[in-house]
Amino acid sequence: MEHAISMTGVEKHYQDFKLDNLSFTLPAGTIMGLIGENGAGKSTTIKLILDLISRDKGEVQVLGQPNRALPKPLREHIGVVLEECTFPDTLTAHHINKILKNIFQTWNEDQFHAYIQRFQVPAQKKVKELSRGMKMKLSIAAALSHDSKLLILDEATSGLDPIVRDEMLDVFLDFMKDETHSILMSSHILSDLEKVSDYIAFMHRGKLLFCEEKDALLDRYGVLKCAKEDLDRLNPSIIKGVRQHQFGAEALVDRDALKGTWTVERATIEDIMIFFAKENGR
Ligand SMILES: Nc1ncnc2c1ncn2[C@@H]1O[C@H](COP(=O)(O)OP(=O)(O)OP(=O)(O)O)[C@@H](O)[C@H]1O
Repeated sequence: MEHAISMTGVEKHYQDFKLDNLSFTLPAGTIMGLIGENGAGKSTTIKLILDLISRDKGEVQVLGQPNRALPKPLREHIGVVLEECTFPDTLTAHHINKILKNIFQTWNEDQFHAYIQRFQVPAQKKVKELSRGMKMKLSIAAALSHDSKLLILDEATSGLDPIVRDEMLDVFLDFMKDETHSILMSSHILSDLEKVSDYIAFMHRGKLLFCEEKDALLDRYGVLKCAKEDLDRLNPSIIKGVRQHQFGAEALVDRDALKGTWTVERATIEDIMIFFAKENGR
């Protein structure tokens, strides 16, 4: 299996939103960070991949099979964590273990308990008695305990404090030591995605603006700080976005195409996202 996920020409229409001709692939063995502003279409994309909502057009393959016809054994290899904890309020981690043991052939009870302990989730407390972060950790523990080969995480770390988030990133990187494993994760915490992702897919107003290797993006783009009038001396085709302020301007530029002696600073994924969003009509 070459691709963990492949979307081709996918469309989804809501009354005032259109996910437009979405095509990308997540190569097996890699992590893709899905970024974009509120309402850009990230969760819609994830729901379409999981076939939780119907698409209007296009094809979706997951783990090498059409997503609508995934056999149950293959479904078991997909671990999902959505923004909201989906476990019923009255269950404890012990109950959840018993239930999931009957649902997943691949359920690994010892692994689940080990994660619960490692993540310090109180196993006797009911879901409704857990903090938001604890609920997320419970969901992540479950997603990692049924021999998942593909993890799909929608804002799964947003409720976690920086220390726990860092620990979770390590858990995800551990998961990736098996080179058949893959992760698609959406997050607004772009520094996290910058740390772990191999690819960045940027959605903007229902369109995919780019889906590229993270290192290539970081190599290609830089932030040029200059006077406003300096911008006129640059070839417009190398400027990917501009921010003007009281004392001058900042431009996201294509480093290789920039001629002359300009000082260009490293761009973060957050810089790249903000400049691209402004340029494409924020
Ligand atoms: N069931 C629905 N019915 C109508 N519109 C919907 C529905 N679900 C989502 N939308 C719309 O689709 C658009 C994209 O929403 P989506 O949840 O995919 O965005 P997102 O990128 O995940 O945003 P956020 O970062 O805020 O979570 C929004 O305009 C939203 O209002």
